[in-house]
Amino acid sequence: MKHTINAIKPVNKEAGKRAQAHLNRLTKPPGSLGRLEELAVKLAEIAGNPLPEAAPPASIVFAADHGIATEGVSAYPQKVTEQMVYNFLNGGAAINVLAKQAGACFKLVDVGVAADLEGTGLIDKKIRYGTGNFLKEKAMTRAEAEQAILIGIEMAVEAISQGARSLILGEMGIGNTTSASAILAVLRGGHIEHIVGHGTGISPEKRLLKEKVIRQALAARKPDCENVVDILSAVGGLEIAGMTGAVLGAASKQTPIIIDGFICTISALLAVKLSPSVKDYLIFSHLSQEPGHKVALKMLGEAPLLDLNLRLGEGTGAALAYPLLESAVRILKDMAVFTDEGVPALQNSEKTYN
Ligand SMILES: Cc1cc2ncn([C@H]3O[C@H](COP(=O)(O)O)[C@@H](O)[C@H]3O)c2cc1C
Ligand SMILES: O=C(O)c1cccnc1
Repeated sequence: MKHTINAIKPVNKEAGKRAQAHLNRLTKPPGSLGRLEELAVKLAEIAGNPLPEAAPPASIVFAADHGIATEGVSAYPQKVTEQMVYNFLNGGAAINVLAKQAGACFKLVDVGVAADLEGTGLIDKKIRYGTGNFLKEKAMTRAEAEQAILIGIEMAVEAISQGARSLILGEMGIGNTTSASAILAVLRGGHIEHIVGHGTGISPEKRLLKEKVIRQALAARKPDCENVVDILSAVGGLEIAGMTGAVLGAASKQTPIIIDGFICTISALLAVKLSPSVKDYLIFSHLSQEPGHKVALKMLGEAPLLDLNLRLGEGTGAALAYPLLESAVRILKDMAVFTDEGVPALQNSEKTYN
């Protein structure tokens, strides 16, 4: 992990400036493509190249179970994680549809599902059969948390070595909004009322129970808010740690990482805590309906690209935002430029300008 963190460099601001200068010469009023231009500059900074690439993307879903689910904090039973894994492997989940549309290769990594799984395409990296119920015991050992981070690094680096130029990150794990909310509560401190949401669609009464469970668990576990591995081992999730690792791995390879909703943003927050330079490699795709997401994004000082009232996870919001990265790249590469005389000229001699 230390080796990967040491390999994360600040992004290349000079390449971003060159991309911005190019954008200003394109046949449009400067700045008129708004956030798409910001995205183009960001991708140039990440790649260290004013003409960056975003294609092809890889979609990686980390799956794991949560002992805390037995406290009745989700609208669904733990078994659904396993059922969804088979759905992912069969190509029937929302992320399969959206990743396919984005032209992404899809990877499903079992870091801790509480069942023996088998199937074509399954990447078996199981560390344990779900976390411990963190109301009663630590979710996992520190060694297990570190191992999950290392697996995440390995998965991201492998996808990039196989040709991925951007990552679409996602997760599956019944109960993981409780774990993510607990992590956020530790990192942020203060009251937790505004960060605990309805997850898969629990009732107002269950949401109050979820809040109570988190409050009691934090009082019992007392994680060190400055220590990422300590937080993960106290109240974390194996898939949350896996995504933290994937963020670190991609940043170490100067590759943009598209962050999904609430859970994924919490993994990103942990990665930024481990290495602040990571933040400039992250692209926040959408605003989740989970209330903690707004809070986490504010802590990072980030505004997501889309707001579609999603509350699913799996990387669906990230896959939906991916085409914007490709648009930003194509604007940089394919638009015509004004000449010194102000007349549109051909940027590429094979093209005609109409
Ligand atoms: C069928 C189904 C598919 C999902 N895909 C993602 N999630 C999402 O919901 C879960 C988190 O919500 P909670 O903390 O309330 O359990 C995670 O698995 C997350 O990925 C799903 C949930 C369900 C039920
Ligand atoms: O935004 C998310 O990541 C999310 C929200 C609800 C349920 N699962 C995931």
